[in-house]
Amino acid sequence: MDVLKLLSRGTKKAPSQKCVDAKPAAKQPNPQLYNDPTRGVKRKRNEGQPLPDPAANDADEDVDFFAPRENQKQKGKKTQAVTHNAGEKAPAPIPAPALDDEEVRQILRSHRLKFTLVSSHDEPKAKVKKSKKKEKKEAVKPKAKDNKTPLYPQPLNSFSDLRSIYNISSRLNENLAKQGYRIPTEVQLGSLPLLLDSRAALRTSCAENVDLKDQEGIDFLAIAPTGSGKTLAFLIPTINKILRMRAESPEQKQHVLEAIVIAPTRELAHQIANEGKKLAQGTGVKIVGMKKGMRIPVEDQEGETTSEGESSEEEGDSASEDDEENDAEKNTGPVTKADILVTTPMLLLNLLTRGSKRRTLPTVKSLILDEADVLLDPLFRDQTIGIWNLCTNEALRLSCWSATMDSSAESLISEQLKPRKTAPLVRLVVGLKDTAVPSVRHKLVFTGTEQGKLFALRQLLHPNSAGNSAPEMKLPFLVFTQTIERATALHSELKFDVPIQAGGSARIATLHSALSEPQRSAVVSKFRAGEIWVLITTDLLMRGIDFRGVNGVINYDIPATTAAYVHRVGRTGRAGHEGGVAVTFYTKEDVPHLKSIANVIALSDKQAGKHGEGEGEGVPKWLMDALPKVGKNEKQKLKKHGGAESRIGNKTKITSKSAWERRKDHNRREAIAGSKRRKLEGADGDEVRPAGAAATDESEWGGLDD
Ligand SMILES: Nc1ncnc2c1ncn2[C@@H]1O[C@H](COP(=O)(O)OP(=O)(O)OP(=O)(O)O)[C@@H](O)[C@H]1O
Repeated sequence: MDVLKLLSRGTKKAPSQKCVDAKPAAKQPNPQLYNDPTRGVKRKRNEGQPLPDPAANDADEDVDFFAPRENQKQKGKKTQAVTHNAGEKAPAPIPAPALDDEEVRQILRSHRLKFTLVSSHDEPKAKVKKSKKKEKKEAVKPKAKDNKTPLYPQPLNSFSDLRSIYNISSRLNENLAKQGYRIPTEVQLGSLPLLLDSRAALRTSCAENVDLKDQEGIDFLAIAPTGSGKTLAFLIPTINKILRMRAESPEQKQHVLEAIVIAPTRELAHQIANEGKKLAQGTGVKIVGMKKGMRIPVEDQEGETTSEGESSEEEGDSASEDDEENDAEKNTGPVTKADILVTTPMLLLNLLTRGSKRRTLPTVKSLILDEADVLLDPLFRDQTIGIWNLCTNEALRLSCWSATMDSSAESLISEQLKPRKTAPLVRLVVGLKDTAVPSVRHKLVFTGTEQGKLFALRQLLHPNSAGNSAPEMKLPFLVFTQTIERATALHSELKFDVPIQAGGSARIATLHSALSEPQRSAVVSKFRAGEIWVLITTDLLMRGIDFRGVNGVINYDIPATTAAYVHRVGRTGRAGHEGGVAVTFYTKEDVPHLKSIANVIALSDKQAGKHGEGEGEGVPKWLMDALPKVGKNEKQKLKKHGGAESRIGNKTKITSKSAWERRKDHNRREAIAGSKRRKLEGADGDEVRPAGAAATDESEWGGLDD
């Protein structure tokens, strides 16, 4: 290993590594994934007209990535910005000049945005007698697929239009600018107008299908690639809605819980709360990340508000988790008042259903499910639906966000989580559903055996060692394993690989759910700060986590589902950053499961217009042809066991010892055990070796992965 080279890798990358989680600088790469102005242009009609200039997308230019013709028209008519602060009465939004239907269609197509009206305001239709066969057929078919009315809402041209057209709070607008956000990503471009002012956004498009008479907005489902800025897309309208309500009733001084954001892991909830706090700075909107033992104002089922009127102090940071929990148990301790609460489902549901009483959240008007497909997966489904049931406000609006969405989750949203006061449900898909990781360079690496994986990983860690044929991979990177045991074992194997001069074992860490909360947040902070270079983890970190400077993701074990592949590798190449590499190791045992992952890679590359340009990138045709189709059984096995079945249970060991060394160790252990046994037999005279003892040892031995 070349210590100096490794050191220089560490120091050369220092600026970016030091700020793994730095704010977006003023000069950003274009965060749009699919800005192809020539896409969707009707060439026949536009013959003779100049095509929009792709160079106009440069982040330094004034945003004019749409066709110049529209831009000029729109710019000329743009209304003057009117400033108002959080407390002031908001002036009525000034109607903005709308793009005509054809222009809107062209822009949406060029950005690969597809809107569908999944369910409208229709009242339940009168029951018509149906044949049993027909009823059965309808029950099997997911309803979401039935309704396919396309919608063409006005897109967002630039972040400055949020203020000038959609009249967002000036403070919120300033905070966005301060953080360097200028060009909206595709999901923001499509969803922000709809969520900020659905009437204005839909004023030219099939408006007769969407009943907005109650003016309470829409329910929304967005499926957009990883790292495409979904967090901002739901935080901006949520914060703005609260500011708008405040401006309309200035007498309301207290924080009232208006919105809940649910995320599947503590790390993600914490990250969303932090993003929200940055956006809400100085607006008076309070965003709180839920903690164990926290008390929030709730209403018990008889209708009595249990915590209102008590002091609105925030809980002290110094209080220990146990104390907080005891306080909550006794229903004492300060109540945390917030406008927006960010939580994991279990934490909130526990609070609402603890003891014999059920408590409701009558003030909540927005429920946001981030990573909605996993929140509606059997693992979290009951908890998520439980919370939805306890949000009793008539005007509750639901929005669901993820990079992947299966049909069962979609049906649940459109059928089970129906709003109480019917609102239209609009779905937005950005790019190709479920397969989009277009900004990442994908590589499949055959390692032959389990031990080969360790060897291959070491080659990535030490790129300058002699005979290294591993693909180029820059630090810092994330390594995903299938189980906690494997993450721990891999960490033990690798922790002394970084020389002491370069920071030693502190540079490699592991993160999984068996660690305590303080341990978990310490690891996350160090990785964000660039102190940890290699983070070995499990699927705990695969969703939503935004480590800005992560250069690569290694799937040490192949992911259990294609959705897991999409989310894991989506930890790199975020917000339009080029250069993220995703390396997936596979052994001969993984081959039967590989085809669906190879398909995702091929589709992602196709979307990005790549054709396996880099060496070892993409999926070569010969491999695609050779891989067997993944059968239902294989899929289930993969989901259950995470790839090769030999990694289950005791057989999860990761070791760099050669087979010969392991056999030697085993023989030594056997000899010691035998000698002990003989001694015992000699002492007692009648000690008999239990039947099957040797067999047990044998099976343990057989469990070591080769
Ligand atoms: N308009 C923008 N311009 C530049 N950067 C942006 C923009 N919007 C969001 N970002 C940045 O992009 C990164 C990814 O955003 P975010 O975490 O919201 O992605 P996501 O779509 O939720 O991803 P995932 O599906 O993995 O959860 C963040 O660092 C965020 O600051």
